[in-house]
Amino acid sequence: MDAYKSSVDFAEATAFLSHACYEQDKMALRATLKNKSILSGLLSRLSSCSSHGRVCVSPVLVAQRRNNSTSPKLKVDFNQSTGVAVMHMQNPPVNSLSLGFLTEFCIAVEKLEMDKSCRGLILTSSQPKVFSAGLDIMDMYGKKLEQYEEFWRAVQEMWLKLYSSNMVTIAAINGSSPAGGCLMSLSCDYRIMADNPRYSIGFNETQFGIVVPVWCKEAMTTIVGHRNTELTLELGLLYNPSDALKIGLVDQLVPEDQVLATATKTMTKWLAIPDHARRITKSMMRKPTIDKIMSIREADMQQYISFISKDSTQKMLGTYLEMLKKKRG
Ligand SMILES: CCC/C=C/C(=O)SCCNC(=O)CCNC(=O)[C@H](O)C(C)(C)COP(=O)([O-])OP(=O)([O-])OC[C@H]1O[C@@H](n2cnc3c(N)ncnc32)[C@H](O)[C@@H]1OP(=O)([O-])[O-]
Repeated sequence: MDAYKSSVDFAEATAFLSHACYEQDKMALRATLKNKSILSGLLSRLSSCSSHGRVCVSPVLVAQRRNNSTSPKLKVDFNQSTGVAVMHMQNPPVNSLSLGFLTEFCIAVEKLEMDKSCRGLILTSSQPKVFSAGLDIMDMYGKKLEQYEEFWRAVQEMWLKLYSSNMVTIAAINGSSPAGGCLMSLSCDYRIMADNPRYSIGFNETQFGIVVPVWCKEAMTTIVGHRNTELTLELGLLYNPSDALKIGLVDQLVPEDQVLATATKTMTKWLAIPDHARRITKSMMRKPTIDKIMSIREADMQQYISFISKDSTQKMLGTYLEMLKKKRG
């Protein structure tokens, strides 16, 4: 009975979040595009094209920060016969989680969530060597307060959407996945990483002077325990795949060319479990964390804005950005 009630509550919370997110996504889209003449009819461009039983969901086209391109930042292949969607992140060069990307991501997950025939989601990257470089630092640097707010709301939404999803979610981590990239992976039910020692995963934020939000700490603690979380977050640690496996940050390592195939095989196993039982159990495990986060959501927002807009934080971010650019040149 308790488990059932918890599932119902979870579903309600998810529906609430979905609705709230959708409304905010639309607002965010409008804000992002307010100076563009392409807003009209944009939401209806969540179009689907179908061939051979596969449906390719083409998410909203959003103006890009870097090159102002309107290319979609996600490609979603939904196989109706298996009920599994594969979401390829394609936000070059490093799949950074920009406002545009996050908006598109939330809408795409929302759309899959609402489709009852979609039971599983595999998240992976189309970019070579990188799963995701984490939050787009350009969206945290030199912006106005309202832009920080809009960005952070999108970050919160991304996490809530993924963490509270009713679908089975598997991260097929085919490249480095620092910071926000690691958070995305941790929000999934299962993590499979390419066994390539050049790749890293973890939370390096303190290394360049920023702090992860409390909900990130909470989610990580439930997966790798208090001590590993403490060490990782305080020292800003990034792990190679085998060390990540040792502390439980990922569940499985496979050769690089088998990441997606293994994710697909693993998904079949998860989908063999009756949906209702799995969902109730997922709810039992995750709802307390979600409830906690929902109750402090606005405080978390204020904390972020006040922290990120500090001169000292901005200075450190500026230095870090310079360092990233120099590394390339
Ligand atoms: C919610 C929890 C809190 C989370 C906080 C965060 O996520 S904070 C985020 C913490 N994340 C990190 O600290 C990760 C930092 N990034 C990396 O460590 C590496 O980029 C890499 C290992 C992901 C890929 O290595 P690689 O050798 O394949 O690529 P490369 O290094 O040559 O970069 C190519 C271009 O991308 C640029 N760029 C890169 N990342 C970001 C970004 N996040 N944003 C914006 N831009 C970024 C880079 O400047 C360069 O630009 P350029 O010169 O072309 O104009």
